[in-house]
Amino acid sequence: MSAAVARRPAAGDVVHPRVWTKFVAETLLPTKLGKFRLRGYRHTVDGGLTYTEPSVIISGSPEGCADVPVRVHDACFTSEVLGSLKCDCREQLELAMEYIRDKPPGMVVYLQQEGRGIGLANKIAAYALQEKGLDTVDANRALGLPDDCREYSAVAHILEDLGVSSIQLMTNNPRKISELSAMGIPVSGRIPCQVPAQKYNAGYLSSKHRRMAHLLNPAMYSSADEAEAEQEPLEGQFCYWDHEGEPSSAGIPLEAPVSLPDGLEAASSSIPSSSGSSSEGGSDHSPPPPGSCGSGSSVGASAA
Ligand SMILES: Nc1nc2c(ncn2[C@@H]2O[C@H](COP(=O)(O)OP(=O)(O)OP(=O)(O)O)[C@@H](O)[C@H]2O)c(=O)[nH]1
Repeated sequence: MSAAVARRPAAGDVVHPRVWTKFVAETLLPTKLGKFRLRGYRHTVDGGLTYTEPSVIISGSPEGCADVPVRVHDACFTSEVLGSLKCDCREQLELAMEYIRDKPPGMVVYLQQEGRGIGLANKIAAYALQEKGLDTVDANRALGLPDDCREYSAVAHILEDLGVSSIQLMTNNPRKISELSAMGIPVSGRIPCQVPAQKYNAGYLSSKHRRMAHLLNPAMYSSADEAEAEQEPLEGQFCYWDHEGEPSSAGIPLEAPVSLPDGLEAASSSIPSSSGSSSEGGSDHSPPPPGSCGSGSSVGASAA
């Protein structure tokens, strides 16, 4: 057990009996997209037996503000570290960072929930099944894994820690809105977060739209060569965790559609991309004075 874990809760910690999140430290991070505040937390759902380390990328000073643009983003090692083209995660992260950079205050809560919560090794197994023709939903199911097992209590704690009273969620995923709302997080609006498809992720985006009710504009992915994307084999040899026998999609029902909370629009436009990417080092996005809750809510937002 680390010293940080063993210490008594201090001011700024948000602590619950077995599920809690502790603030650890903050720094100013220069990135290709500009300078951001980066806050590190430790989070447990089992009273401290195991931990994840959520982090928050912040532009401006959302402390004490309402209607803050917030992206809740889950780790994607394959795209964010390796540059995989099979999904849209990395581009969504960059889009969200550009958005909050240009319209502070805003935040990206980055959670270590790879593969919609199933973990990296299982996601690799799911990818191997996708090579056999299963889509992103059926691949998880063929492995006996849930479609989505992400857990968002850290988000509630972090918003509480920062005194953010309501958020405009940067997402296309109605389940994410429902889950956060059910936890008591006031979601006052949705900011669509759709990036153009290319041939390797068009099938994935189509599956997210059809199977998981993501609020995607088909025009954004159907322009990519979807047929080619689904049929073109990647080079290499693949093995997979075949604990259920032959993978099969037969007889697997579609998920029930998830309804949006009242007042949230099923918009299908995207966050406007910044007109020009800032140069390395970028401008100095030093936080405005505490209490200045700059707007950012009106441009590109489909607020309630
Ligand atoms: N199990 C599985 N996870 C994937 C796959 N492709 C990407 N992921 C993971 O999916 C997560 C992102 O979830 P998505 O369903 O793409 O999008 P979302 O975050 O729910 O919705 P948005 O807020 O609109 O981006 C990340 O944790 C990725 O690691 C896949 O084929 N299978």
